[in-house]
Amino acid sequence: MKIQIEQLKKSYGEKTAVDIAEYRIPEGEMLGLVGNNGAGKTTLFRLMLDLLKADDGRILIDGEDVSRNERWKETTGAYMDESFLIDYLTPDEYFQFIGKAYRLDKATVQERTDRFERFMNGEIKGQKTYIRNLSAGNKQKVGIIGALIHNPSLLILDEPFNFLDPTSQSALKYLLKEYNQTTGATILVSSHNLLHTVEISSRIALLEHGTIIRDLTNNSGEAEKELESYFEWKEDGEAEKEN
Ligand SMILES: Nc1ncnc2c1ncn2[C@@H]1O[C@H](COP(=O)(O)OP(=O)(O)OP(=O)(O)O)[C@@H](O)[C@H]1O
Repeated sequence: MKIQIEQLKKSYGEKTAVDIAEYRIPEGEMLGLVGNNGAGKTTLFRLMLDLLKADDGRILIDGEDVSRNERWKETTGAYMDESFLIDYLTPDEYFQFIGKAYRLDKATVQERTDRFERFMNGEIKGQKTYIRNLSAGNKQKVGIIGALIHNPSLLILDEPFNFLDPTSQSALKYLLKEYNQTTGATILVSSHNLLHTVEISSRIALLEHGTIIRDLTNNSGEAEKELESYFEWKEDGEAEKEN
């Protein structure tokens, strides 16, 4: 699905959180959204998902204003934070709950979640643990898998690498690249992890004070240098550790 941002503005009191005159994301793009704390990444995603009301302007998904119709919800998957989860369910119950919302039968949900076996590492499916008792990393995985159950053609993930161990971070990178390549889905990922962002994204948008100040093509890692200089990202990964 393609996304158009037009004259979008969102402030909290005097503080401008998002101010983007125009930005287009074509279908099939794998976009990494980077920026320092408070740059506006989460606010932008929340506006895209109609979780927040813009002060001005609009966001169109496949030509339709997200705040004015519901159609995009059928084909969009997202995981922002724990508020997307249902604490008193087990992961299997949660997956089935989401499956039902998209009219998928039990077997289909089983089959689709089986695809993520490596990512789940034997700690999620078939466990009788309630989501509230899972580790932060496993909660994150449940949310990401939940966002993918209905095979969305637009996937939005806020800081998906947070809380994940290095093996799971690698598994997630592989999973996202493969999903993008095999389905042609548009994927938007915000992250403080520049290494991962450079590795998976075909394009990287750099946000500062709510504005996209750089829009970088990154088909073969060419955005790395520019991001390095912006974040003073050191070759030995010093900046990486700070994040
Ligand atoms: N509910 C709120 N009330 C007041 N100010 C807010 C609120 N949510 C966000 N802000 C402000 O809006 C700006 C953008 O915040 P946002 O969370 O979108 O940034 P971010 O890039 O996601 O940051 P981080 O990398 O720290 O997650 C910040 O200055 C933040 O303090």
